[in-house]
Amino acid sequence: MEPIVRLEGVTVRYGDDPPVLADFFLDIEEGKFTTLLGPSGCGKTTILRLIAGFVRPQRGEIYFRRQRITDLPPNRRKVNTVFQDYALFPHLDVFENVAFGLRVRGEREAKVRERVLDALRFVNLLGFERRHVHELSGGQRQRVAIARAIVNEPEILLLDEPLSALDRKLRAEMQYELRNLQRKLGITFVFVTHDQEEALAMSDTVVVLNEGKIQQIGTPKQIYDEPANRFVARFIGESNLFEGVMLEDYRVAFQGRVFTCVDRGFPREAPVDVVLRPEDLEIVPAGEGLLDVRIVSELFRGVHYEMVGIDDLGGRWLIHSTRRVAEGTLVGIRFDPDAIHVMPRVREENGSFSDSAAPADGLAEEGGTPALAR
Ligand SMILES: Nc1ncnc2c1ncn2[C@@H]1O[C@H](COP(=O)(O)OP(=O)(O)OP(=O)(O)O)[C@@H](O)[C@H]1O
Repeated sequence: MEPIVRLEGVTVRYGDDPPVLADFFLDIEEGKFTTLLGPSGCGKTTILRLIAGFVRPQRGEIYFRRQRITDLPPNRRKVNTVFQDYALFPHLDVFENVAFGLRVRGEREAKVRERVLDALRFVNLLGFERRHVHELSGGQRQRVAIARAIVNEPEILLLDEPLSALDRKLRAEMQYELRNLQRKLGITFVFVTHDQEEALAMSDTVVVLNEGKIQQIGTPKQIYDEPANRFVARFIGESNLFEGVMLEDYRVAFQGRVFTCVDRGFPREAPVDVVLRPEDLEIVPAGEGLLDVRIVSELFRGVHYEMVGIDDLGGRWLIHSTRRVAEGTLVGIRFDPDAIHVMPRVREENGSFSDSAAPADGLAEEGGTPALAR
């Protein structure tokens, strides 16, 4: 399908710093909820600014439905942005905040009224027209900001961490509402977050970024189930990450054992990274699983117990189970071949198999034992 926006070979640098984006390509699909996900500073906001027209690339082109818009000023693009701090006008009431853009454009009063009320209906704020911004809750302000953006009928709505100021419960509610709103409106949303759960919950497509480079593009399920590399595996959800060797098709060695997997097509003896999700590990009596671990910690998480087991080589295994196992117990672990996800290990330019692409909050490897991403 034809993308609504295309960034083609774009380079952006601020001042004399190294480029934030270098020869960067990205297509945004029309009518979809696309999320840019990555750690702080990876360039997410810069991509939004490029689409909105607040930043001009030093090289490369931007297209809107095949039309070149690289030099088009922001007010001539069919794009609106909802900012993190909402940027509402404190001295105006809800109605006037939403009406602002229409008034600037000199729309007739009757039309302003109709469009504002439509937008407020969309975000469930009818009846709040005369409230002032300081009389609203965080979630209501958020909705005003969205109403103000959609009242201009943009073809693309850009949302820069719009939920980050909300508490956990409200945030979850707004995630649900935003998702529904996008479906109702059918316009293209480009959403920025560094919260992986949020990205997985809301998006049609997730673009995982690190240091200005796309690590993976896919549906939330693809990103979660089949991370393209170590960075994505660590950044998305909790996982067990081991270094291994692909012996031959369907046979991978890690933690001193050989396991049957469903992966093939790797060169013989290829160094790989292996991911196992904690919820795919089943606890069985010691000696009856694929390997034994000793449970060293357990934490009740509401729906499951989160336990850490240590294997005979010192490898740490994060396990989610509805069954509680006391600390100190030796248990077996079992998992299906398709729970093993094998990824090629990427060789860094300096020749080492580096871990530098790990997110800032990833755990460091401890004394050569396999890393445990949390
Ligand atoms: N106006 C600017 N002047 C100089 N450097 C900038 C400017 N805007 C962004 N940067 C730098 O560019 C890099 C990418 O910033 P950007 O805001 O795109 O990242 P981000 O992924 O959105 O991060 P965050 O999640 O922290 O907002 C950062 O190193 C940032 O410090």
